[in-house]
Amino acid sequence: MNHEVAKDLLSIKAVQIHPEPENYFTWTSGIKSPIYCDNRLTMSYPKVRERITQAFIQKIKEWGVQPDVIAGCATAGIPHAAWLSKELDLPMIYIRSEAKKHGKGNQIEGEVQKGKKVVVIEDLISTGGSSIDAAMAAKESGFEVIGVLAIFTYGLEKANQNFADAKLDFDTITTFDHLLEILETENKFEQKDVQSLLTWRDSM
Ligand SMILES: O=P(O)(O)OC[C@H]1O[C@H](OP(=O)(O)OP(=O)(O)O)[C@H](O)[C@@H]1O
Ligand SMILES: O=C(O)c1cc(=O)[nH]c(=O)[nH]1
Repeated sequence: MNHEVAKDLLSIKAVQIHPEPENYFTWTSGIKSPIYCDNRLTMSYPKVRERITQAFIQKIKEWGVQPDVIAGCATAGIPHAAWLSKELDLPMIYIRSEAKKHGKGNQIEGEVQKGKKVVVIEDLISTGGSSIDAAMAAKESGFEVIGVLAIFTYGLEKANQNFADAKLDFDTITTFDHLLEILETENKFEQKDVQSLLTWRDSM
C-alpha cells in the first residue's frame, strides 16, 4: 500500500522537484525546499483518494485503538477526514490553524465531545507544526487524541523531535524515502540525484 500511494503521487504529478536553489519552494514553516508534494491533487482522482482512505483504515487497525471521531487538519486534511469518517461511519470535525476572528470564534468545527477518542488526519508532514497544533487544540478542548495520520512525511528529524516533544504518536502512509526509491528503481532519477535530495533532507 505504501508504495502504491507513493506511485500514485508521482503518476498524478503531485510531486514537483526544482533542484536549482533559485527556484526552491517555500514551505509553510519557512523552509526553502527543492521539492513540493501537492497532495491536494489527490482529491481529483477517485481511485487514488479511495486507496488513501483504505490505507488510513489499515493504519488505524495497526494502532489497535477504535476512534470515536475523525478530525481533519485544515485545509488539506479535511477532505480525507471526510472520506475516512464516511467509510467508518464516524462523526467528523475539522480543526483550523487558528480560531476564527468572527462568527463563533471557533478553532474546532463540528461537535466537541469531551473524552472521545480522535484521530487527526493531515495530508502531509514537513516539520509537523500544523498537525501538532491541531492535535493540541483537540486535546485542549477535551478530546483524547490517539495520534496523527498523514499521507506523506519527509522524515525530517525536526518532525520526529516535535512529535516526541508533544508526546504525540504519528504515522504516515508513505514517505520521502519511498518516493526516492521508486524514482530510482524506475530509472526516472539517477543515484546521484537521489543522494543529493537525501543529503538535503538529512541536513534539515
Ligand atoms: O508539517 P508542517 O511543517 O506544518 O507542514 C505541513 C503543512 O503544510 C501544508 O499546509 P499549508 O500551510 O500549505 O496549508 P493548507 O493545508 O491550507 O493548504 C500541508 O497541507 C500541511 O498542513
Ligand atoms: O511544508 C509545506 O508547507 C508543504 C510541503 C509540501 O511538500 N507540500 C505541501 O503542501 N506543503
